[in-house]
Amino acid sequence: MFDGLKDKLSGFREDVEASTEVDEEASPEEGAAPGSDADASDEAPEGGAAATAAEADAVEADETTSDDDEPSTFQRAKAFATGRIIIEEEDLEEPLWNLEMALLESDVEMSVAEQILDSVRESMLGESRKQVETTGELVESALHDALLDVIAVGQFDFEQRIAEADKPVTIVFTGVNGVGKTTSIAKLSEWLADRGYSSVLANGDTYRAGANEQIREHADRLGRDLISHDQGGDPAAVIYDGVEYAEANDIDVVLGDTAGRLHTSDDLMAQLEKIDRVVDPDMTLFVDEAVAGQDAVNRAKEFDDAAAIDGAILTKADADSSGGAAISVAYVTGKPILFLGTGQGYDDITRFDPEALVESLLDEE
Ligand SMILES: Nc1nc2c(ncn2[C@@H]2O[C@H](COP(=O)(O)OP(=O)(O)OP(=O)(O)O)[C@@H](O)[C@H]2O)c(=O)[nH]1
Repeated sequence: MFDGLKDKLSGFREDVEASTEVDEEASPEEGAAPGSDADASDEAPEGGAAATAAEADAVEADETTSDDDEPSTFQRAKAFATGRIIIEEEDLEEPLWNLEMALLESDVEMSVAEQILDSVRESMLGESRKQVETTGELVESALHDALLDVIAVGQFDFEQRIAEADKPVTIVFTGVNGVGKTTSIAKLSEWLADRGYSSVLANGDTYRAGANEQIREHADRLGRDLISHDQGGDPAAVIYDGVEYAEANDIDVVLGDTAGRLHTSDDLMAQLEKIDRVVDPDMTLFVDEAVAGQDAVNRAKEFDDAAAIDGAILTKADADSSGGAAISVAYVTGKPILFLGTGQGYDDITRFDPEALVESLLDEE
């Protein structure tokens, strides 16, 4: 999953390794000429390459950082003697540029890419590399934290929220046509059943001909009840009926489908607001395709504006190689990705785990 992005992230590691290798070869000479640098003093070690950790420690009290936050000669000498790496702005310039291009090519949203770059730059420069031993580890740790910060925005434990909420819990699904809303509802109904929660489906897609038949097929296959009205009916009324049915029959969760709509169709977006008002769902989940990249990110924003979403489901992650939507949606909307659709079967849904995603993106295998 997301192999394209994974390759590009490992390109960044290689870039930084290449640029610091050149630097490390140069650094003994720099340290070997005490006084040749403006920051050097008589107490400077005899040469970076030969300096021992003890010698370097001896100058610790005098260790200074120049005004522009560049490491001083002492710092460089000590770092070299103790086997650590000094990474300077200029070492990162080209790798960061390449990383930015790689993220944008992978459909990562611009503000998200910038946030990742800022945080990588900040954690790689200066003193924050003490615990790491190699440049590769330094890059990995910086990328890990930068990615996790943007991907994990707003995360909450979906199962716990279902467990703790008053029943029935009403969940409404929104999104554009054909992205996998109805299939995701069926998958989630199975996911809930596996955890002991009953659910009823309510078809708020009264707009599209054939919508009732489509969701009916899923309901029949799964043995779930379905609440539906005729085509042209009021979607808010259908979902409302679903809630009443769940209350009367002691059902834990109402899963309300809605018509696929473009964020530009004003009347349909107004309809979503009405559902929000009439039904007051416990959660509204936005569904879109991982493969839609930036489009999915923009749509998430628009739908969130029309009827505030609580989280997102990204479908077709099995077919995606760019990963941009998975990286960007949470940061841009402030709402978490909760599930990934990973195929067409009812079991092909998985809880979105930011830590696991970051680890797999940085996995060198
Ligand atoms: N590969 C893959 N296909 C999926 C996934 N989720 C849904 N699909 C397929 O995407 C197609 C559209 O899914 P639907 O559930 O009909 O989409 P929808 O958003 O309800 O569509 P409308 O009702 O037209 O708005 C179907 O062929 C699904 O089998 C997924 O995670 N992976």
